[in-house]
Amino acid sequence: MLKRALISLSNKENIISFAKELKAMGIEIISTGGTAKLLKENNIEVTRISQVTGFPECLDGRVKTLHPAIHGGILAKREEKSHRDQLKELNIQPIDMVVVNLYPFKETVLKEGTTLEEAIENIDIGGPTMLRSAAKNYHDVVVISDPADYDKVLQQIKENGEVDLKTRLQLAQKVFSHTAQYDAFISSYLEEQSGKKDFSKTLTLTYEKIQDLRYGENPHQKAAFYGEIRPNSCSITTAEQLHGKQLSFNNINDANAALELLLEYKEPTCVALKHTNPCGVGSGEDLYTAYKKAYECDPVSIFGGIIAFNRKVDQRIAKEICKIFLEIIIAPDYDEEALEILKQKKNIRLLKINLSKADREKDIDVKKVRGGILIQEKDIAMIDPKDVKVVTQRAPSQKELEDLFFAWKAVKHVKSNAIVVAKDQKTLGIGPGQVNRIWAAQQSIQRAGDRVKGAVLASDAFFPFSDTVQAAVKAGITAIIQPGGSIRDQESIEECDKNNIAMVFTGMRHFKH
Ligand SMILES: NC(=O)c1ncn([C@@H]2O[C@H](COP(=O)(O)O)[C@@H](O)[C@H]2O)c1NC=O
Repeated sequence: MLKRALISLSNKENIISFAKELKAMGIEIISTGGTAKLLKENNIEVTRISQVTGFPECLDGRVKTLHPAIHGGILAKREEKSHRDQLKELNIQPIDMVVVNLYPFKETVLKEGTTLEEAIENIDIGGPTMLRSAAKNYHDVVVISDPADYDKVLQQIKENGEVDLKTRLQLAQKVFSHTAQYDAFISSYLEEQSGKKDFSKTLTLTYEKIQDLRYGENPHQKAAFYGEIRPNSCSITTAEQLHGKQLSFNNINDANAALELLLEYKEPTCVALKHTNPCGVGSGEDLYTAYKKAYECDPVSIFGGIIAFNRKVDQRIAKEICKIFLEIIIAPDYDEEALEILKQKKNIRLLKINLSKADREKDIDVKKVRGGILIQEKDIAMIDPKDVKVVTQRAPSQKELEDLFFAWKAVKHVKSNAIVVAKDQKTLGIGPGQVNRIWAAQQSIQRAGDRVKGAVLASDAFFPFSDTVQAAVKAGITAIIQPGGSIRDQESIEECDKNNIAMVFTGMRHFKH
């Protein structure tokens, strides 16, 4: 039999009608400051918490409900005679329902300009304590932490005079899930504030569901998309979808890879990807030229792919794009005419991203393995061109150096072993994901075809043998960029010198597995 409910809320939506219904059923309501005030203003009779505890709410609301008269009333087992006796002895009234939601910590810290002090004051202490007490004692106490559950609970009380045990258990589980997430978010916020850089002894990650997905990587796999709780970041999670069907699991993964690659380039650039590997990258004086270059790299593979731009897409580009089938287009903006043209394509998905909010250094890289996860800093490092080491007799010309760095940025985002052949700020051949380096080199050279003469070559990791240089010589490559560090580096250097090829070492590897 439900006799007494404690209501203490930050989010007070729908509480008036809910409380009125409780009163109509003869249930006494106990309430804290602001909640009691609102209920009274709406002519709902309330017992103030201070009348129950015999203490004023104090310390600016830091202590209101943290009292044995409250927690004894919630936690006592009604079946246990000794508990009932103690309640009588201590003059504590049982509390049968707890309706609480918490200080808006997340909303507070996501607001721009929130200070640490403001955030700290929004850490709820009394609320989670009551929720946890009630959830632990779900046999005897109905606990509601979400206004969305008011109706379900009311309906059951109206129909059966009670809330059934299964529902109570579900409500209790919801509490622990909620308080766990609440604390995990506080922890990650404080970690960021404290400037902690190392990896902690235990790891609690908290994400919020954005949506269930139709399926996973394959149609027989269930899947969902969860997002970080982080303000203003530039990501697929926060991208605005302007047109097209819901993004699929593979779409999100591919679009993310496109964005990561795009973020390497400052000049007008277009990147095209298929199954997370680039199939064309182009930079130019304007975005149209960049698109043409990316397209021309591999007009076959781009079909059904994803393209991303780092400037506003205009009508001229939109018309070109419409000539082929693409799954997704990503850009910081589209002009009106471009949107009109692109929206005529039913199956295309258009995403708008805010590249200025790309706080890449805050991101981590997580890989799931059986029985655990691997976690690492993101590979956002990029060597400055003036810091490369020229290891050959001939140094690259300024033009070669520019092309080498263009290719170096691209190869960083190609699955290892990776080789990229490029010229004039345009990829010509991309060799992704091979189990040895020479195959990756052969593929990229083969894909470049006749265009390879006078091009440059980038390798994500060092050459274990001089065979890649030999293949490059044969093809007509004039300059190479690679990390260096192999015990056989000298053989590759000699091969370059024999053939007047310029080679630079970056001293930094960019594996991507
Ligand atoms: N300190 C306490 O004892 C305490 N007890 C309840 N609260 C919270 O106070 C809020 C409601 O306050 P009010 O009714 O005064 O608007 C709720 O979000 C509730 O979770 C508390 N506040 C923070 O810890």
